Amino acid sequence: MSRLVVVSNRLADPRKPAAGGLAVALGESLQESGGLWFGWSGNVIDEAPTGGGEVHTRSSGNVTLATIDLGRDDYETYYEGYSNSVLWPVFHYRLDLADFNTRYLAGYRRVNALFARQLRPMLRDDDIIWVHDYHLIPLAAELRALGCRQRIGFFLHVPLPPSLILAAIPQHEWLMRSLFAYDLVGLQSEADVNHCMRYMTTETGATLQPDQRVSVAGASVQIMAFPIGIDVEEFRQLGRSSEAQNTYERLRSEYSRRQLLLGIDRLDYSKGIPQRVRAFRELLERYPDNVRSATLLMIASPSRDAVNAYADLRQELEGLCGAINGDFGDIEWMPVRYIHRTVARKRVPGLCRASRVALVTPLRDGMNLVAKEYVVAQDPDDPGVLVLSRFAGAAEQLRDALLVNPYDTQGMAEGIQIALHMPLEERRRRHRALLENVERFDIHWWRESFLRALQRSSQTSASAA
Ligand SMILES: O=P(O)(O)OC[C@H]1O[C@H](O[C@H]2O[C@H](CO)[C@@H](O)[C@H](O)[C@H]2O)[C@H](O)[C@@H](O)[C@@H]1O
Ligand SMILES: O=c1ccn([C@@H]2O[C@H](COP(=O)(O)OP(=O)(O)O)[C@@H](O)[C@H]2O)c(=O)[nH]1
Repeated sequence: MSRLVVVSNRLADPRKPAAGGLAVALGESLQESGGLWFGWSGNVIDEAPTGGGEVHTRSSGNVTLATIDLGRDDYETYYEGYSNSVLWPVFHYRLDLADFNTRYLAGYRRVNALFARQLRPMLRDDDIIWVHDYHLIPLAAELRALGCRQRIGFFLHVPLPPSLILAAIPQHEWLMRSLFAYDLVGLQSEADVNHCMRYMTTETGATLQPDQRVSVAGASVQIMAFPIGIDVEEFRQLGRSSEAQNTYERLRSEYSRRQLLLGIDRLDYSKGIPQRVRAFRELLERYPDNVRSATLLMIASPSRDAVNAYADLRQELEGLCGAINGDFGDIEWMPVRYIHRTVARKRVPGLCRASRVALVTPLRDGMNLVAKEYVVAQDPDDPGVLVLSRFAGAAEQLRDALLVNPYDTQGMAEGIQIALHMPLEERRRRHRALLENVERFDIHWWRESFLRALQRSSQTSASAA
């Protein structure tokens, strides 16, 4: 049987809980099959050896973790720079926040070439290689240049915007053409697939082939949607842990006479956090029955804080939360509890179960796993309500959530009010439908359907050659 080799920028010990959707999802799916996980160690060193340092390997159960450190300049140009100040904002439709500094591209190319050079000697001929996310788009092209002939698939965890937004990236053609070095490209939603197909045909001159394949100049790639899911069983087990139970019981007794609304995100401008606070303020103004009754618990875990846009967001949010608490709060009640810290994953199920409403309201999101976790954590006899942005990838699947437009402050306040007063029967009906979807399209489905398609895809391209 072929070995699975996963490559991603961020990597975590699969046996330990991690924050951040990609690390959680890959840890869970690798644990199932075993294999090799290659990526950045998370360490930044001031003096990087020329040509890259050593690869550190260690085992975690049936998974070998292989990591490399990044030099300070590479970290700043490849990770903070091209990945998080060019690709992240553009892929989340935020051209206003993109910084097209030419130094960044050089770092991005250098680190992708370094990943390929360091990974190459560890590969076996019949490995299946699965590359993840925007940090590593040109990795397959680099591996092919070193002679790798293995099957290579790519999964993009973030949204893929329409062609005219992508085309704002000065090197968009180079970047997108490098996807032809993969056998299969997986995206989170059908909307992303449509954008990608359209880009390929209009900007690279590729032609559409059967089976969602595009080809240009003798190269071809299949592009399909594989919405990522969660490990439902693992999350349920986490919910049975004493930490989850304690969190739940403490919050339930503290909020026995009040309604708790919950948000859990990385502190990222794509997550629509200030828009959510404004909508909550609007709720208190328009529907005063919520004053002294509703509390918004907002967990915003620190993320990429050296990138300017993230530091600005933090300031804006602190201002907004301070103002709403100052204007509406009293000695016994504060409308917003804002926590700028990462909450241990084992506490997430309890937080979700104790909350009457979850506010998952990103301006754009590849998927959003918190939405799916919230559904699984609910008591089916008395479930809470998921208020979900129509711009989260998850909205394509979770049609029975209460869908809102996060740019519409009044509309969102109305949505929250409806959620807070939703009759039990409707809550149960919506929850049943949501749970069915989350259980069916779980992490195992995601992994198996991607890898099955990759297997078939490489056979199709080999027979076409
Ligand atoms: O690694 P960081 O820079 O600290 O950021 C954390 C991760 O954020 C992004 O997660 C995405 O993947 C999730 C799982 O597919 C998805 O639900 C979510 O919508 C995405 O935003 C990023 O894509 C990862 O590479 C980062 O590791
Ligand atoms: O303080 C926090 C914040 C987030 N998470 C977890 O991190 C993941 C976030 O994934 P999501 O897809 O929602 O967003 P991302 O951060 O990957 O963009 C989810 O499993 C959350 O439960 C966590 O454990 N603690």
